[in-house]
Amino acid sequence: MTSILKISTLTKRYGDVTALRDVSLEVAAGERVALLGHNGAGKSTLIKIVLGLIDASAGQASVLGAAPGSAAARRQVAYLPENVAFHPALTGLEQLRHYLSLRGADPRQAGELLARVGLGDAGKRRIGTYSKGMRQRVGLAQALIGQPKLLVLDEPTSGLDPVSRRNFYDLMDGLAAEGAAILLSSHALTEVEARTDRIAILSEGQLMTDGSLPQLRRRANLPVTMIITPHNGYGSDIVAALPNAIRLDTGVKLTCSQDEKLATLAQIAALGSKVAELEVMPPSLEDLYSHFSRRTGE
Ligand SMILES: Nc1ncnc2c1ncn2[C@@H]1O[C@H](COP(=O)(O)OP(=O)(O)OP(=O)(O)O)[C@@H](O)[C@H]1O
Repeated sequence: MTSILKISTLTKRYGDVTALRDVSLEVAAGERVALLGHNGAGKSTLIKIVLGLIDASAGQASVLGAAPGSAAARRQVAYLPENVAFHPALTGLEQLRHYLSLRGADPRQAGELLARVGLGDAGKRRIGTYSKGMRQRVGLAQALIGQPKLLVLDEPTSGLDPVSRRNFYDLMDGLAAEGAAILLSSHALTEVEARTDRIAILSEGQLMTDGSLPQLRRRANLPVTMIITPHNGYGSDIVAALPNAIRLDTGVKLTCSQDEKLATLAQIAALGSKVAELEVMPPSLEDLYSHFSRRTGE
């Protein structure tokens, strides 16, 4: 796979504060990578370096081989900030035409870009009358100018309602399918879990882990939870047959290590018709996130 963004052993110091320490990360064409981390973990610092807004203290970053901030890199990168602001008196079309002119592109593409983000009918309305979701879409339309190879999205769905979030991710999936590399920072773990290919977790400036959800689960080796619903009257038999099982109002719960998972499932299967229902719950991204992003003193 072609790496669009390459970051290697990046360190950034602000005086005495080390905001990033030896961070290496790559994002390939078509990949959607989530950058997670608590407040102050270093996400914005990393994004600013990728955009060429600040320099690293050590290490390198490159976009398709070009230095961040160079004309070659800027042509390939689009950025959507968390709270995108536009002039409220301009219409969506006017705003996009303006951006297209600034980028040296044909302003007549404005209508097509707005239609692409689902704002085809709202283009002639003033942005001041748009909802937050609509403004975010104008931001995305602006980011799509010139078909960038790397999209950097900072908390792109914060403040959006569930339907607007889903639409946003659908658009993002389409762009990734066309070959764009996507790096998005987020605190919304549940949606990131479902809608990205890889997850990178920063904690106090260090990259704690980077991989797909199954890879993170294997690395963390957190316990698996199983909830068994017994057939009437068999609850006690099930608790007696399974070590570590505890009785809940709604059924029987047990946890086991990843290594014991298959053996435990075999034990449950051996209980035959005493078991009405079984739910296996692997660790969620929230569990993995707290595992990997432990702060000092926690
Ligand atoms: N210009 C600066 N001068 C000094 N310290 C800074 C500067 N910018 C960031 N920092 C520090 O660097 C660390 C990382 O900050 P950064 O803004 O990159 O975190 P973040 O992960 O984006 O946090 P958030 O989720 O709150 O936006 C923090 O300790 C922050 O206080």
